[in-house]
Amino acid sequence: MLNKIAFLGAGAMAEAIIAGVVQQGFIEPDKVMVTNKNDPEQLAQIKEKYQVEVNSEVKATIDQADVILLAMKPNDASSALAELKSFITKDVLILSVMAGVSTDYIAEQLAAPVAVVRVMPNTSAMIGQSATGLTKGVHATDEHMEIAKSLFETIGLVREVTEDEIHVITGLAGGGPAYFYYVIEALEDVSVELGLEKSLASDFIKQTILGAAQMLQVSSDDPATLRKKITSPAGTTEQGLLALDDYQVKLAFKQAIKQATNRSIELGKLLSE
Ligand SMILES: NC(=O)C1=CN([C@@H]2O[C@H](COP(=O)(O)OP(=O)(O)OC[C@H]3O[C@@H](n4cnc5c(N)ncnc54)[C@H](O)[C@@H]3O)[C@@H](O)[C@H]2O)C=CC1
Ligand SMILES: O=C(O)[C@@H]1CCC=N1
Repeated sequence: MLNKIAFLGAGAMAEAIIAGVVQQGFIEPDKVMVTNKNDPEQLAQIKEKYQVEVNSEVKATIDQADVILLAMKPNDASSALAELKSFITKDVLILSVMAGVSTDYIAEQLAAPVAVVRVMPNTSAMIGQSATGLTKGVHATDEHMEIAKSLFETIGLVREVTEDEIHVITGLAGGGPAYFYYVIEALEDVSVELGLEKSLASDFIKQTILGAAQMLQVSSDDPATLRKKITSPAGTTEQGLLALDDYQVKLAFKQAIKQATNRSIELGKLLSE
């Protein structure tokens, strides 16, 4: 049982994890303490929404914590770790959700053989539906991994991956919800253009994507087979798919994931320079 989880960072990702772990009952809210950088209003909002503890000081935030979760942007990593270094006094498990930032970099900055598990969740953690990759740093034990797994399993699917693979997980799933939201924005726009009320269109789009996702979960058919079952020869879907092919949408999505993955690798390299 965890004594306390300290969140350094109170932005979108931290909030999604806090909401998930508190609402799913993984930990009592009074065992969660959150800090950020110079944003008392953000802390007050988090406290009001989830009844967690907040503090403006890193030292007080991590006091007695057995898990510290780093949820600042990668370009704040260096200064955040420099500050944290002076306050870590006992064995603690560091979880980092920072894109691109390696477990070795974190341990090096803390100048200690500290247990680090790199994590790549996504904002669907908010409703217990994240898809989270975990990578074990050199000083982390199997027990540390179990703690990390049990935390993130309460907010979705978890898989252990290598530090190379987590860059791809970052491109694919960390930012993944954004790609689906982007597609949905386009579907909403065109539905309105074609004469539907936005709320009607939105209901149909959400149910269609939910139904497709659930079909993928329960059906033994692969995505291509499921697609073919919808596509009648000389029918309507065929026309839609022809347009997607004309616009090279598959290629565009492949390129999107490649670029996002490469950016994760690049963010890590920038820190090591
Ligand atoms: N937003 C997303 O969907 C996902 C984000 N991530 C990762 O999560 C991290 C945070 O991303 P967001 O929540 O989107 O960013 P954000 O900008 O919403 O939040 C960043 C937070 O870090 C705080 N912060 C900055 N420096 C700090 C310091 N030295 N000590 C304590 N707190 C500090 C800020 O005050 C803010 O509360 C990033 O590293 C990102 O790569 C990972 C997966 C998904
Ligand atoms: O865009 C980003 O850099 C972060 C990491 C994955 C999702 N958001």
